[in-house]
Amino acid sequence: SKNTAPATKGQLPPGPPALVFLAKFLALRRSIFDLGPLLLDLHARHGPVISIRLFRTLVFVADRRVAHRVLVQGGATFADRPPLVEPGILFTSGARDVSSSPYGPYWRLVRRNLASEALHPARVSLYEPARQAARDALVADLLLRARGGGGEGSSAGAAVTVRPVFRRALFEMLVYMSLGARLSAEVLDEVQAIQMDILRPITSFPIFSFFPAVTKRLFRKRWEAYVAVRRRQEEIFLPLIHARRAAARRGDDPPCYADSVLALRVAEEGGRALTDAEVVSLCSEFLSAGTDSSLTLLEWIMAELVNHPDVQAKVYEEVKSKPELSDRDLQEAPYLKAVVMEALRLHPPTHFLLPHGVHGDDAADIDGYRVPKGAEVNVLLGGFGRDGEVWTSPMEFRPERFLDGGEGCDVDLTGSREIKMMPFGAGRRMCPGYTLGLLQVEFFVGSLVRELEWLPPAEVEAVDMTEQLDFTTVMKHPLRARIIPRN
Ligand code: HEM
Repeated sequence: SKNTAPATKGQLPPGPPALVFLAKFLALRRSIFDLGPLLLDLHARHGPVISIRLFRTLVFVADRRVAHRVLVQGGATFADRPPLVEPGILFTSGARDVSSSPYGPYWRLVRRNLASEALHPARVSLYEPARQAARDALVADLLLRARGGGGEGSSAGAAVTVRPVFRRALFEMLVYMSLGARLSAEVLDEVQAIQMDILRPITSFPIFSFFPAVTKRLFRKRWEAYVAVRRRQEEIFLPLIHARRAAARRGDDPPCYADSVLALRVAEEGGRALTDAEVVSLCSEFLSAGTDSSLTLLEWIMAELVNHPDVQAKVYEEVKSKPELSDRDLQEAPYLKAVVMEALRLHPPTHFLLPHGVHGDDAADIDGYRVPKGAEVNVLLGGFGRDGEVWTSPMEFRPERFLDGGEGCDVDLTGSREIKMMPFGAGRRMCPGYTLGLLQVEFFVGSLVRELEWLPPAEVEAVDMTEQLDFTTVMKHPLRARIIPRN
């Protein structure tokens, strides 16, 4: 690795003094995600592992080999999460969802349930008809907008901003899979707004991590707004969940995530069922974790296909004879899968993992540096898939590298042997939703290309691929495309 100085045993990783860092940080727009360039600069100066002591010790890892040692070879050492700060505690009922709960029996229970009940391929395939219905609605909606929203007679060929349309389609699917409910357009919009309100504080300055008792009073309005959002979320979710509990399921409805959560019993706590608040937090997590990541990936892929008509044509060749694009059809679409892998390599939706924490009572170490208990370990994975040591011409979008004999054909997304790209994390905290994420994105990309032809807006030659760090790393200029029906 490029590490400059030998690790000083038993000391914190190198880094800037907190005050210098804080000054620079506050001079930015006060969003965690403005950190990106600042961090890359620090890594260039101090090496692949750095630390900053702020309200807690923040460690940053920006090297794929070190990440493999930490996440995979380290086993459970870094499988914990650091303690949450508000409003995270409020929105997760005190870290009772999968992603924030500490490494231990409760986490194992809810994670195993999510993976083996809700996300099991057999369960996911029960949703095939729902996916196809969502696809039909999405295509119809896009065509309506392409006609300027004016119905049959109006002018064709207007460029459509796709993000809100894609978001709506993915979100509706996930609500149905999570809560087992089909909501009216109005309630769906409200739930979407609530989920965004819950995600937003994660990307803004963590004010309540500094002296919460004081800051909650200082920023009383903001705090009360969070409490109101949570209350409204419970008001909407709980009746839906209780309806699942009470009613004998309708014969044609597949079991939903809420059903499996209601059936859980916490052995370590006297075999109790989950509380209403815990159930709401888990169902909410399902929506948040599944929507933005898949949405961001889908938008990047469609942008690449607009800029690469040859790639788009190959996808079309592969899917044109598969009108339904069933889950089985997708298994026989290697080029489509390669397109999705190539996008995950070049545009991983999140450039950071969720923060990891040190498991156990003692400090741990990374390459000889001390990482104290209570520290937060962040892994910057954005550059892994762009490493010129592994990938030739890494900035080029070339799905062929994932086909037989290509340099990416043996990539294992779980990273168990080696990490060449890491869009879903690796090790015990790796994303449990990755098979669903892949399936949904493959399905929507295949469908969108099969039904429609995608072109840049009339006034430009190519789509602008500039990135912007948000909760996920999104297109700075949301994709606008001309959309033309194939037949
Ligand atoms: C393209 C789509 C997706 C991407 C790129 C993605 C990526 C990630 C990443 C990078 C993590 C952090 C891993 C870590 O902290 O080490 C994560 C965690 C997680 N993801 Fe995903 N994800 C996607 C889709 C989904 C879906 C569809 C679901 C569920 C419906 C989901 C549920 C979760 C959960 C519950 C965690 C926390 C796991 C834990 O802490 O044990 N994700 N995901």
